[in-house]
Amino acid sequence: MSIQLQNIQKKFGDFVAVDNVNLNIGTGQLTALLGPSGSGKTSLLRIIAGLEQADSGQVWFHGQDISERHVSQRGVGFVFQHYALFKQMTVYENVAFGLTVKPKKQRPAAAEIRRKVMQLLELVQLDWTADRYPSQLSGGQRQRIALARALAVEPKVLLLDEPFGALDAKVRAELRRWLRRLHDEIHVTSVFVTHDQEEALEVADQIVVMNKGRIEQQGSPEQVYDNPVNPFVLEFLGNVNLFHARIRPGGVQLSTVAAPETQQQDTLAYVRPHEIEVLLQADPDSIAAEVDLITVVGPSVRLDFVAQDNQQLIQVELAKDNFKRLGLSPRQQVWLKPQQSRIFLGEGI
Ligand SMILES: Nc1ncnc2c1ncn2[C@@H]1O[C@H](COP(=O)(O)OP(=O)(O)OP(=O)(O)O)[C@@H](O)[C@H]1O
Repeated sequence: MSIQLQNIQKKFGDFVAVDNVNLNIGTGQLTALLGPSGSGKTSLLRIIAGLEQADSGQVWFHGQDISERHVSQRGVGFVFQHYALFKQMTVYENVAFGLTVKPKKQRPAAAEIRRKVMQLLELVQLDWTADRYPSQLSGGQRQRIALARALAVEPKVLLLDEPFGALDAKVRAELRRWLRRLHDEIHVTSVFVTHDQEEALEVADQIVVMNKGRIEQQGSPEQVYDNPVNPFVLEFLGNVNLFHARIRPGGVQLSTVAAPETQQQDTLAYVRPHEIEVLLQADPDSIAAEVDLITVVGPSVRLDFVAQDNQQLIQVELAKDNFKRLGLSPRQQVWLKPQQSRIFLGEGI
């Protein structure tokens, strides 16, 4: 089931929450709506679901305009951040719920319901919890059951709003990988809302970066990360250092201080922490800096440097091997050499 959004506009009072959004989501894709708080992700998801009505524009499912169709007629399944399971029902009963409340004519036979629920519980690897109550499960397990419950009615579209938002970092990371594997098995067209760029980069086939109700960029994780179309996308997808860049014949010279010449020659250059080489000796195009803080994060090392000329903070990320080879210690003098940078023309300073 593909999804097309055409010129979707949604206001709350005078506030424009979704601003003329056009979006195509291919059949079987796992799409992340990524953006800061208040950027309109949830509003857009709710419009796709039919929980919210757009002021103007259309929602198409597989070439059919379903804008006027009620949520119950759209064939969507939901998982929310706090999608409370029914406390008084067992896990089995929770997952079976959507099937047991179907009108008699459409309701599968009891044996078929049982087969299906157990199959779903196996899919989310929690078949052993069938007779438990939600209070006897961990938060991560509850979200997996919520997903099994959403899938039980065979939705054509699965919508997830920060499904792992309330869980701790480790469980979150596990569930992300698990969701990716699950999606590879069932291929249901899915849209999930997140403000966590790592989550979007790791899980999604397609990322839609939103800002102030608009789409800034849409593309594969590689496309949006490697070729951001503007500074907003670049900065939202991970840490970045800003330098003054002077474009001159044969290349770009980066510096922490503005060029003394005319303003037009100076522009901003963006460099990610892993794109900076640390040198122990001066080099013509390097920036003198001092080690300020060293933080070892598993296999990589995050370093804060302070530029010698204007005390600007520069963040660098090194593989641990490289860090050890350099033998860096606090207050040591080094030279930083950006290996690549991005310049968005018109971003003059
Ligand atoms: N029912 C409503 N009434 C008034 N304003 C609303 C309503 N729903 C959303 N908004 C406003 O619309 C904007 C977009 O909200 P939305 O929930 O879509 O953003 P979001 O990107 O999902 O944010 P978050 O990550 O914080 O959930 C926000 O400024 C919000 O305050």
